Amino acid sequence: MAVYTEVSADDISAFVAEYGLGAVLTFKGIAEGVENSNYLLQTEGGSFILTLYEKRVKPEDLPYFITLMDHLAARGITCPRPVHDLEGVALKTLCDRPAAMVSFLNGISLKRPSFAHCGELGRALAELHQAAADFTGFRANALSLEGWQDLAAKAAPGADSVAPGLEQTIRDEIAWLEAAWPHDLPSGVIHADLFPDNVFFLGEKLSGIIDFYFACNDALAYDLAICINAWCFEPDGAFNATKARQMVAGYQAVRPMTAQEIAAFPILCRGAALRFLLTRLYDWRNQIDGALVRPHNPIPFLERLRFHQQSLSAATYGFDAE
Ligand SMILES: Nc1ncnc2c1ncn2[C@@H]1O[C@H](COP(=O)(O)OP(=O)(O)OP(=O)(O)O)[C@@H](O)[C@H]1O
Ligand SMILES: N[C@@H](CCO)C(=O)O
Repeated sequence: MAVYTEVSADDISAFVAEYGLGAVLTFKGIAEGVENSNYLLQTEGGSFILTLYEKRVKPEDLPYFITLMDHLAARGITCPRPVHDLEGVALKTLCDRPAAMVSFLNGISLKRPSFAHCGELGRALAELHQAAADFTGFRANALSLEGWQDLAAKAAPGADSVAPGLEQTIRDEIAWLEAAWPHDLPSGVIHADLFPDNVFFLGEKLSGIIDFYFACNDALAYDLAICINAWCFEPDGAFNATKARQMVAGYQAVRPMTAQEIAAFPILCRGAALRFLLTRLYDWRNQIDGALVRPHNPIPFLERLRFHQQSLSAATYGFDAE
């Protein structure tokens, strides 16, 4: 259960009073989530999520995340809308942690998204990219090529204990990506962690996108490559080409991609697979005794990487052949 900071009833009542939302009706910790402490809060003024930001989110990045959610919500994206207190402040402090309240979004996240959900996701991702086009904040992607080198230096030595040959695979892949990585693709704000657990649906309709705490500025097509990795492989590791085709079509119906983006797409998929392989490998090999949450298994992303290494054509992912 990921509630790292316990908040007392007195603390929460005093905190909520600063927003003028009436009395607190119910207040309970949310088990899901790894990074922060999250509470579901019902007040006379409505339902909200209260987040206390724990160690893995850098305080200096929080204004970027909060103002981005403000910006996107104002443009009709169904993301959490930060609640501002009576003095207009959204990023506050509670129990010595940075804290914010955001709107509660209805819907459920899916363990087994369908073709239709993948199409919806593609469309919503493109809408998010377009809605953020005039956002003026900037945050570099700490988990792009340079970050992977640093992470690999920490996570890869001895990684053969997780899978034979993994250390060499990582070293070779980074060398390959350094040579191949595209640097001049259309860029802007990307979500950068849009896995199924961060997306809510009501039936087939997408009702919410959450967890903007990896958002940053990078190539837009890279965000779609992350989603292909996160949504279009089945539990047995098989790539689902139909899901990818639907997602790509959904995306392109809103924001048609350039020829350069399409040509680079297989490389971006390799990079995205490596990114999650490395972060998962690091967490897997640095488990903390007594931690509340089990780290994700890195192996599925090694398998995805191997798949992408074999398929150097954009047609694999559902782009029409030139
Ligand atoms: N705005 C929201 N509306 C409804 N539920 C939410 C909202 N924000 C978060 N939740 C719920 O809280 C859970 C944890 O949220 P979130 O994924 O942001 O946590 P986290 O600690 O940042 O974890 P991680 O980054 O590992 O996913 C979600 O799975 C969801 O159930
Ligand atoms: N989505 C990430 C976890 C961090 O948000 C993963 O599946 O590895």
